[in-house]
Amino acid sequence: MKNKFLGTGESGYRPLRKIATVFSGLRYAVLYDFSVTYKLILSALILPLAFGFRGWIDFLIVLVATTLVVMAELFNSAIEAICDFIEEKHNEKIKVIKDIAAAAVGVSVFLWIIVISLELWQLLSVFFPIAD
Ligand SMILES: Nc1ncnc2c1ncn2[C@@H]1O[C@H](COP(=O)(O)OP(=O)(O)OP(=O)(O)O)[C@@H](O)[C@H]1O
Repeated sequence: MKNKFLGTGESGYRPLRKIATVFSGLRYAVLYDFSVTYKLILSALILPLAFGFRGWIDFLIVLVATTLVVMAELFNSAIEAICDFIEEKHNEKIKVIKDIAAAAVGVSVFLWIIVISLELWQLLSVFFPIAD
């Protein structure tokens, strides 16, 4: 798409190309970043169960927490890649930039772990009810 400020790129709006770009980025993240892969797998196991039990609120909470954590992981991977591209050697400024990006992941992972743990606990208590 044409950059209005820089005057670079091609003019026109191509939605199909945009969708292909999204899937290309996701493919890289899922194939090369295990921290994205395992979170998606775990959430993908819980989401159909929540949907099946008609737990719409649970479904939405898991979906939101997973989306947040995956978004943070994707931004973090992109920032790490830019940092490694511009500076291969140890650099204190790069350290600060990477640590901030990693902190964003940490915060979202914290929320995701709480949500996933509570949902798993709830699902397990349905399948294996504790006798009174
Ligand atoms: N060039 C560098 N200069 C200084 N510190 C760095 C540099 N590269 C990495 N670090 C430090 O190492 C930490 C981990 O960075 P790295 O790029 O190895 O991420 P990672 O461990 O692969 O993370 P992820 O699992 O999210 O991909 C950074 O948060 C930063 O503190």
